[in-house]
Amino acid sequence: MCHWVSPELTNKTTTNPGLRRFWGSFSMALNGSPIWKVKTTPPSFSHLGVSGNGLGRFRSASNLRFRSRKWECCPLAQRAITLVDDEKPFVPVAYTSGPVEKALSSESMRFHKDLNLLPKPLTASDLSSSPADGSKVRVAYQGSPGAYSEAAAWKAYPKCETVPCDGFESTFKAVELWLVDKAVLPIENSFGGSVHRNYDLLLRHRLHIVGEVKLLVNHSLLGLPSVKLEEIKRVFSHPQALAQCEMMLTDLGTMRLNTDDTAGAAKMVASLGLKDTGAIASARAAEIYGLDILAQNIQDDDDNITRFLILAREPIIPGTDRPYKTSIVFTLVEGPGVLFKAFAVFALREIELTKIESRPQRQRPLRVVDDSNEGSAKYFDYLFYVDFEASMAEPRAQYALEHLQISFVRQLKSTGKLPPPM
Ligand SMILES: O=C(O)C(=O)C[C@]1(C(=O)O)C=C[C@@H](O)C=C1
Repeated sequence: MCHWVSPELTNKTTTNPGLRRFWGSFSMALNGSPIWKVKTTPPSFSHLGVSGNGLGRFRSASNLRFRSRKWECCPLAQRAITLVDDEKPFVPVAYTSGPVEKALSSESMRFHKDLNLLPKPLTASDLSSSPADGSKVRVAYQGSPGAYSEAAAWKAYPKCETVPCDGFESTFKAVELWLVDKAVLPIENSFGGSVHRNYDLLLRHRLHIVGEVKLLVNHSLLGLPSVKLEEIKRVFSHPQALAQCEMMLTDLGTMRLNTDDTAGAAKMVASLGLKDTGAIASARAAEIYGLDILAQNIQDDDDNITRFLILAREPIIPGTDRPYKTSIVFTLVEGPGVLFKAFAVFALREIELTKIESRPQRQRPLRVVDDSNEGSAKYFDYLFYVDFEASMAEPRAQYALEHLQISFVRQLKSTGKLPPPM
């Protein structure tokens, strides 16, 4: 289960009384179990920052839109610097001057052929340098080297060490098992829409969204060196990439075959020496696997953008120092217009919703609703994933979620808080 934020962290570190009250009210429900709360009588909302039933007042939210957006990876979410070679046993290596040190040094030479291979102790400069550029951070991504997800990891953390994983699930697990510090996963594309599998996995794993990065995806058609475009009879790629290049593939009239990732497609063409097969992948994948670029910028839309989430084990502590986004997921109580009313809690406080996604509840797909005219009816039950532009340190966001929880939802949890993207 994902939690809002560690209660110890929030309650002990925040000085904002509203935020303390908010976390306090949630913390009981946070101990491993979801929040279940249904009220049958309409409550008063005066304490939640709105008057009346809370739905009589709509104003344009546009004046509060955040215009300047600069992406930053929150330093709170980054891990401490790791030693370069921390699997080797620790041996002090600082004896370099004076007779005693020389003797000790030559002593140690008998046991170690090359002292340079030993782990280097941290120096004052290592400790003071900020890892805000992502140096030394290990970031997992799904796919092979040269995949767009790897490029997204470098966009978020320019000096990070990227770690390829063979599927979305193993990318989540790599962070949970402390094999890496972060994961970068595609969540939606401007052409193909949401990556539903990752929405589902967000709920099945205990990771927190701590950032996002948007990447312009420029596809190329790759083939073995000296192969001509006309010789290509089939094309391998990730299904999203094949969909993004629909027009070009229809013109070519080639067969399409799915692979787990774009770079994996390039790797297959190269390693199997498939002369009649192309791969849709990045120009970098062509370089890595020694393929030629047969055609460039082959996606249907020039502005083909994929949004990636950055996930970590610990949440970031929301502030008010810059614009933040918050991600939640909830299920609704039954009743007419509940979905509209649920969204109204944000509109009432001029909080902009940036993304809404609904997924069927897989454990309990159908709900039975009593219908006085027709007996009982069965409807699909949904999980609603919502991103909104406000920080949980702001009273309006706290009130909005309290209002939502008291009145309209059966189950509510947070999947993350993130500073806005570039
Ligand atoms: O296959 C890759 O290269 C990926 O990083 C995956 C992925 C995706 O899942 O959408 C990412 C960006 C592109 O839109 C195509 C594929």
